Amino acid sequence: PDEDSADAEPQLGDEEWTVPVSIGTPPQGFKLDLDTGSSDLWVFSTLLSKEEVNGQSLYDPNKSTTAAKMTGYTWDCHYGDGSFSSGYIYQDTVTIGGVTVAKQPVEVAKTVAPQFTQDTALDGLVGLGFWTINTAEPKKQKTFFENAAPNLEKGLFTADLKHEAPGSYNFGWIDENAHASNITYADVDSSDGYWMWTSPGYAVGDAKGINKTAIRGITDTGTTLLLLPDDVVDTYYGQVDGATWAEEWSGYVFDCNTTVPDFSFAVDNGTAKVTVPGEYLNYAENGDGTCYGGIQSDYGVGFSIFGDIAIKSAFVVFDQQNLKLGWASK
Ligand SMILES: CC[C@H](C)[C@H](NC(=O)[C@H](C)NC(=O)[C@@H](CCSC)NC[C@@H](N)Cc1ccccc1)C(=O)O
Repeated sequence: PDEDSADAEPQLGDEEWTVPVSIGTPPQGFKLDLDTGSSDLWVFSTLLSKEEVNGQSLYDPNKSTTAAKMTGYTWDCHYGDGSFSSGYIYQDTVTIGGVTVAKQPVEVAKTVAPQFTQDTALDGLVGLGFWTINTAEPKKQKTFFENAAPNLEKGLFTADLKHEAPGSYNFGWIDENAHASNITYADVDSSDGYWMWTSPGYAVGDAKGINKTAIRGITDTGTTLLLLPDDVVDTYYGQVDGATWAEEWSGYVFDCNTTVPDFSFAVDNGTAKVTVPGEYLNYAENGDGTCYGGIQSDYGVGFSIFGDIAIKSAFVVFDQQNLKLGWASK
C-alpha cells in the first residue's frame, strides 16, 4: 500500500498530538491536531487580530494560487472545554501524510478562543469525525478523510499514539507490524457525528473478570483524558490509596508517590480488552505533592470519552466504510 502515514508529535506532555499538514500552492506548513471528536478542518489565518496570535503559523489564502474563496460561507465551532473558533472558508489543496485532497474546504479562523491563542503547540484542527457535525454554513462540508477515502485502498484510518513519544496516523491501510494482538471490532453509532461505541465492561488492576457495565462513549483523539461514568470512576479510585475528589482541582487527585492500578476496558463481548497502564493514569503533577488522575468523571457530557490516554494504550482502527472501531494491543 502507498505509505500514507503521518507522524504525530506529542505536545505538552501528552496533552495533544499534532501532525504536519501542508495547505496551498506553494505549500504552507502547519501543525494541526487530528481530532476524531470534531469535523471541521480549521487553521489560524492572516484574518486574525494580532492579539489572538501567539506564534502560531498563519494560513494566507492570498499567497496560494490554488485557494478559492467559498463566497458566502462561514463556520463556527464550539468545543466541550468551552473553547471556540470561527471564520470564513476557502477551498485549497491539503496534504497530510502523503494523502492529498484538492479543493478541501479549509476553514480560516477570523476569531479563536484564548485557549487556542495560548496553545502555541497547534495551528488548528483536522476534524476526523463525521460531516453531520461540520459547522459550515449554508451547507455542511465533508472532512479531509471523507474526501480522501474514495481514493484510498481501504476506507479507514488508524491511530498509533505513544506515551511521550511520536505516534503515527495512517490513511487507507493497516500496518500489520504496528499491532501485537488481533484487532477486535466494535460497532460504531455515527448518528451524533462521533465515533460512538459501547464497551461491555471494565476491570481495575489485574482483576481477571470484568465488571459487566456498558460504557457508551466516543473515541476522541482531541481529548486528553479518559472520562468515564461516575460509578466506574468511584470503583477505580476506591482502589487508589488516599485518592480524593479535590474541589480546587475539580477532579480526583492522589499523592504523587501512590502506585495507581491499571484500568482495562472490554471490546466486543468482553473477549478482548485494552489495558491502560497505571503509569498513564498518574497524569500530571498539581505542584502541591498531589497528582491529577488520568481517569475523571464524564459528568455533564452525556456519554464517556475514550481520549488519548486510552488511545495511546492501543492500536486503533477508525473504519468509516464499515462503521467499525477496531482495538488491538501493541
Ligand atoms: C459545547 C459544544 C458541544 C460540546 C458540541 N461540540 C462538540 O462536540 C465538538 C465538535 N467536539 C468536542 O468538543 C470534543 C468532544 C466533546 S463531546 C461533548 N472533541 C473535540 C475537542 N477535544 C477538540 C479540541 C481539541 C483541542 C483543543 C480544544 C478542543 C457542540 O458543538 O454542540
